[in-house]
Order: sequence, then structure tokens, then C-alpha cells
Amino acid sequence: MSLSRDDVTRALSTIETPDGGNIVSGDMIRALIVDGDAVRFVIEVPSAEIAKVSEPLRAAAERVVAALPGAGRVQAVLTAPTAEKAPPSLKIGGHPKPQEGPMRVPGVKRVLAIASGKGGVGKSTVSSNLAVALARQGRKVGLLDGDIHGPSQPRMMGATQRPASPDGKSIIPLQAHGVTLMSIGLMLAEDKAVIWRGPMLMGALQQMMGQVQWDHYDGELDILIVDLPPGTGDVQLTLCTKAVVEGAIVVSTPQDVALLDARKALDMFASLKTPVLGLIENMSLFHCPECGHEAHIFGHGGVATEAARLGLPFLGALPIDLDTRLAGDAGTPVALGDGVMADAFAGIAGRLIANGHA
Ligand SMILES: Nc1ncnc2c1ncn2[C@@H]1O[C@H](COP(=O)(O)OP(=O)(O)OP(=O)(O)O)[C@@H](O)[C@H]1O
Repeated sequence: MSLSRDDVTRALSTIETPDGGNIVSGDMIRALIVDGDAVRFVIEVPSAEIAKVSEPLRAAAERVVAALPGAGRVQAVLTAPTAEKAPPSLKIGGHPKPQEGPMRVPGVKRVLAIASGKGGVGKSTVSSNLAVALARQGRKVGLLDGDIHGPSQPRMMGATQRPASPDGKSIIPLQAHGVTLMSIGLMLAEDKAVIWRGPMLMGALQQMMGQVQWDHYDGELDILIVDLPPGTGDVQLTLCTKAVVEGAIVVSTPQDVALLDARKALDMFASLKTPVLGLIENMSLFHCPECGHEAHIFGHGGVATEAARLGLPFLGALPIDLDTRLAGDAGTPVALGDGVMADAFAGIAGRLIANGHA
């Protein structure tokens, strides 16, 4: 017999709290995930002091779920809100709201996720340039920086003002290079590390999707590009389960270690039933501007081979290009100009539009 969320919730509601209620009626259960026989959840107690003495409660919650028929590995984590977790005003990073199934992001026709297994392979560079390339081809484009721990879009898009929130609830996004932009990085000081755990991350992403007025400038967006964090964590899971996602593009460098992680990302999308629209090989080759020599610093062709093996579209190979890096650092994506890289991004954008994905 397979285990359901209801079974787990019923079992957890037998764990009483000192006020006479229980951990479910007291709204202390967060991020409950039932994955086959594995169960994970977070118990949020009211303060760090209470958390220090709540280990017996956590252990009891784990035990009661582990005793259910069909339960395998059960993992409960204790957490408590602290003042520093939530930045001032706007309350970005609240808890995820209960929600039945995936919903459309208001003001957005389609959501496109840009993912990678490994960090630093150029996912944010691809996101910002693809956003600009799509906008140059007449699409109404939004860009959401979902890389909550390492937001880079404010710098790459050259937009760093704090977004306004006239009513303290909805957030007016920024606009840069014809793209409507929102990033958690715009709500925080640039050097401030985000130390939120899973539930706070999920709440922040849900807020970014639901409270940002994506249609503020040009009416409904044709496409919202979401620049995901690297890997296969809570943000990816939240996006693909809470929002209707048109598809995902996976970026990888050709080297084996990156490809190994890219396969994990592809596996994740398969199990979340999010279509993968294609793979991009970044940092594919280096063309020396001095001598014309071509070097395959991270290898070459591995991503195309992987795409062919999996029967997925290969969307293109992007070279290592100094101007791309400089343009990213300067906040003016290389796709705004002309040249090999701009053409490559225009090609990928054109293909997405032709296939009805953007
Ligand atoms: N094709 C390229 N040529 C030259 N530099 C590149 C290229 N692609 C990305 N870069 C540079 O590599 C660095 C990492 O890229 P980027 O931030 O886009 O990667 P990421 O996968 O989003 O990283 P993270 O996982 O940290 O978010 C940046 O400095 C970027 O400018």
C-alpha cells in the first residue's frame, strides 16, 4: 500500500503540543514531501529557544510516521523563524502557501526554466541573453532570478533599484533592456547572504511568482524565463510543482563532471514531468583572438552527444567568449549587440518561438 500525504498528516496530528493542540493544528508542519516510501518534512517551532528543547517532539514525529504501513526512510528537521531570516518590509521569504496543484503565474502565458546540474556553467548568462534575444524578436519577456542563494541577474541585466510595492503586497518589477525583471537580489543588500532554509526558499519563490505584477509594463508576458539555482533542490521542486511550466532548458559545459550533474537535472525534470525543450552546450570551444587557434578547454560535443542519446533537441553550442563575460559583468548582455554570440542567442530564441514555446 502506498503512503499518502493524508496518512502522514493524520499520523502527525497525534503529536501534541503543550498548548493542548497538535503539531498539525498548530500549523507547524512545512515542506512535507512524500516520495514513494520516503517522507521528509520540517517542524517549525515558534522560537530558537523552543527549538533547543524540542528534539523529543521531532523524534516522536519521525517515529509516528515511520510506523505507518508503507513508510521507509523518514526525516524530520526542526527549524524556528529568526528575525534575520526575513528581510525588512515586503516580507519576502514567508512560508509557502498551501496550494492545490500547479497554477498559472498571473500575468504570464508561459514559464520557461533554465537549469543546470552544476554551478558556474553559464545558466544565468544564457537566461539573461535569451531573455534579451526573445525581446529583440518582439516577444514580451520576463526574467525571474530564482537563484535565491546567488542572485546574479541584477548585475547581469544592470538593474539594481529596489522594486516598489505601493500596497505592501504586490511588487512592481523592474525593466531592463526591454525585459521585465525580478530577483530576490533586488530585495537584499548585494553582499548579504541569504540563509533561508527550504520552506523559506519555497515561500520566496511562490511570492515572486504570485505577487510580482508581471503584466505591469506591456500587459501579459509571452514568456517568463526562470533562472534556477544549480542542482536539484527545493526551488526546482517548488517551481515545477506549483507553477505550470512550459518546459526546461538544461545548460552544461561539455566536460564529464558537468554532464554527470546535467543528467541528474534531466532525471529530476523527468520525474516532475516537466518537458525538457533542449540542451545547450556552453563554453564549448575557445577561439583565440590573437592566433585564431581553436581550443576545446572543457572538451567539445559532449552535450550534443548526450542530447542525441536521450532524443532531446540540441539547441546550440556557445563558445567561450571574453565579450560575453565582460558584457555580463557590465549589465549589458552580449545579445543586445551583433556578432557570433548575439547570433547564437537569436538562433535559439527564434527556434523557441518557431516551436511555439515562447
Ligand atoms: N560562453 C561564455 N564565455 C565566457 N564567459 C562566460 C560564458 N558563459 C558564462 N560565462 C561567465 O562565467 C561565469 C559564470 O557564468 P554564470 O553566472 O552565467 O553561470 P551559472 O551557471 O549561472 O552560475 P551559478 O551556478 O553560480 O549561478 C560568469 O562570469 C559569466 O560571465
